[in-house]
Amino acid sequence: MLTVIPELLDADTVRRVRDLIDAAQWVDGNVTSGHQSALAKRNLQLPEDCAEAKQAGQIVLDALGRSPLFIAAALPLKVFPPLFNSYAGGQAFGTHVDNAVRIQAGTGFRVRSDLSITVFLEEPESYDGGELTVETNFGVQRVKLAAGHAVLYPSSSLHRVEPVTRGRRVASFFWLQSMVRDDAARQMLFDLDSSIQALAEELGHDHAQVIRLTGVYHNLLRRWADA
Ligand SMILES: O=C(O)CCC(=O)C(=O)O
Ligand SMILES: [Fe+2]
Repeated sequence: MLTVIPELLDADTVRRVRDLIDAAQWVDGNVTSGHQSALAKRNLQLPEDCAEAKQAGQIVLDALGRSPLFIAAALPLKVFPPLFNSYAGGQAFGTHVDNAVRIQAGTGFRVRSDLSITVFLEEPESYDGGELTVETNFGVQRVKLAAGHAVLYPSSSLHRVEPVTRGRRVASFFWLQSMVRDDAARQMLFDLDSSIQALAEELGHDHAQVIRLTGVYHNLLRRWADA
């Protein structure tokens, strides 16, 4: 299941992030790859410990924390500090699965990757290719979103970034450990939550059945969550 988070960053925030990262020193993207993905990956990234990446990453994290859609869909427990990548001149990232556990250099902070996130930081008209192609149970999905929009997808899925044949694709990408490890369970909670929100709008937040269903939501979360 893919979840699009429209306008995670507004235009001003995209500009602020781009001003920071465009001025930084980009390096070969294989610095963060596992062995298999290193063979498939041709791009540039900002080093994890680069000051501009940390500052821009904090802006992305702050936006995530303010997004009710992100919180409801991801049920985040631990988020790996956002990284930044860039593809141009035919660069691509071939089909791969993300490493199961990410360990932050220096701090040893560990995150099991349940969900992967891409935040698009360049307008889609300004480059050709660069679709994030994800193989899901419902077929292959190709994602290329407006600058500031984000997509969440299961880290367990095979995915790739198509070659960028014109212009430059810039994005933030990272992983998170969800309170609910199982994709299907997390999806059901998201569906239930979305329906409860809709019912609450229609019937009122204090309607007896809305209160009961909210209780069911929390009791399921209590059953399934690591916190
Ligand atoms: O740039 C992207 O959209 C995804 C990058 C990716 O798959 C990765 O770095 O593992
Ligand atoms: Fe990946």
